[in-house]
Amino acid sequence: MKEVRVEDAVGMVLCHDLTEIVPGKFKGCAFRKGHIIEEKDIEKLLDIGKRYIYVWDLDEGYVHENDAAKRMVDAAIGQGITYGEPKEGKITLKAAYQGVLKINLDLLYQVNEDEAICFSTIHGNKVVLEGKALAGARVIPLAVKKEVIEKFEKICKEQGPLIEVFPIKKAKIGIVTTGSEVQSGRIEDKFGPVLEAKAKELGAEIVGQVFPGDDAEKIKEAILSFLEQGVDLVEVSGGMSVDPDDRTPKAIRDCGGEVITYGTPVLPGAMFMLSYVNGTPVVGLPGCVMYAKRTVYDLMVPRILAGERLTRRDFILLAHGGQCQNCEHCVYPDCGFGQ
Ligand SMILES: Nc1nc2c(c(=O)[nH]1)N[C@H]1C(S)=C(S)[C@@H](COP(=O)(O)OP(=O)(O)OC[C@H]3O[C@@H](n4cnc5c(N)ncnc54)[C@H](O)[C@@H]3O)O[C@H]1N2
Ligand code: MOO
Repeated sequence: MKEVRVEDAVGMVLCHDLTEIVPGKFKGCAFRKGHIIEEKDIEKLLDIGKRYIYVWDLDEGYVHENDAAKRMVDAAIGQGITYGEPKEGKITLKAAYQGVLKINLDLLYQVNEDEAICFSTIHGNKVVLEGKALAGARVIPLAVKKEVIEKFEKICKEQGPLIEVFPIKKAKIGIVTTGSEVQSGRIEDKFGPVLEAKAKELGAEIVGQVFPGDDAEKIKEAILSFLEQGVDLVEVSGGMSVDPDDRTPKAIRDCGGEVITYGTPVLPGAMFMLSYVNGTPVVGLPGCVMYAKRTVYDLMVPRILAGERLTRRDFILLAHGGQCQNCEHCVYPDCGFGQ
C-alpha cells in the first residue's frame, strides 16, 4: 500500500472503499476497493475531498484480482461457457447453450489447493440450460503473486479444460415397448408419452415406436431394425426385472455388441441396462422410468446423447447420491440425486 496524489493515481488500484456524503441527499460508496483509477475519476475524487489516496503498490510481481480472475477463467474453460466482466474481483461462468456440464474434478481440486485461489462450481454431469450460472472464479487477496496465476494456467493447459458444456446431439431415437399386455391392447401404453416428453426436453426426436410383446427374438428383431435405420439411440421399455416374461436383457444381449451394465446403484432405476451395438447405444428401461419423475434415465441418457462413451465405472460412481429423495416438489437437477 502506498499514498499517492490523486492526480498521479491513474492506472493504480484503490485499496479501500471511498465514501461520498451529500448532506440530506446521499451517503454511499463513490469508489470501491479494487477500482482502477481512470483519468475521469480525478475530478470526482477532488470533489469528495481527496487529495491523496491509498493505492495498491502493484509492483512487478503481482496480478490484480480482476486480471487474475480473467486469466483463471480463460485458462479453465472449454466449449460452451460464457462470462462477463469481473465484479468485485469475481467472474461468474454461465452456460452458452443447453448441454451436459463436465467438470474435471482432479483438476478442480488441484487448482484449489492454493489457498489464494477460489474456483467454485455446481455439480457436473447434469443437464444445464442456457444462461445457467455454473461456476465462480476469484483470488482471495486483492492482488496475488504472478506465480500463482502462472501455475494455474500451466496445469489447466496440461490437464484442461477444467469446465465445459458438451452439446447434446439432436438425436433420433427408436422405442421398443415390450409387454404382451401392451401389445394386445389390454392396457394402454404409458411409456411412449413419457419417453416422448423426455426426448423433447433434450431436443431429440422419436422416429418410431414398436410393440413386439414379450418374445426375446421379436424384441431383438425390433432393436436391430431400428439400428439398421441408423437411429442414434434405441430405448427398450419394460421387461427388465425377474418375471419369466421379462426378456428384455436377453434380447439386448442377443443383439451382440458390448454390454456395459445390467444393473445400476440408482433408485429408481436399479434395473437399467446399457449396451453398445456396433457403437450405437441401446438402453433397457425398467418400469420406474415410466412411473417416477426422475430416474437413472435422467442421469445417464443426456450424457449418452452428449457423446460420452459410458463405462461401468461411470455407473458405479452414481452410488453416492444414487438414492432419489422423492421430494414432493421435485427440483431436479438442482438436488443431490446422482451427485
Ligand atoms: N422380485 C423382484 N421384483 C421386482 C424387482 C426386483 O428386483 N425383484 N424390481 C422391481 C423394480 S425396481 C422395477 S422398476 C420393476 C421393473 O419392471 P420391468 O421393467 O420388468 O417392468 P414390467 O415387469 O415389464 O412391468 C412392470 C409394470 O409396468 C407395467 N407396464 C410395463 N410397460 C408398460 C407400458 N408400456 N405402459 C403401461 N404400463 C406398462 C406392467 O404392466 C406392469 O404392471 O420390477 C420390480 N419388480
Ligand atoms: O429398478 Mo426399479 O428400475 O429401481 O424402479
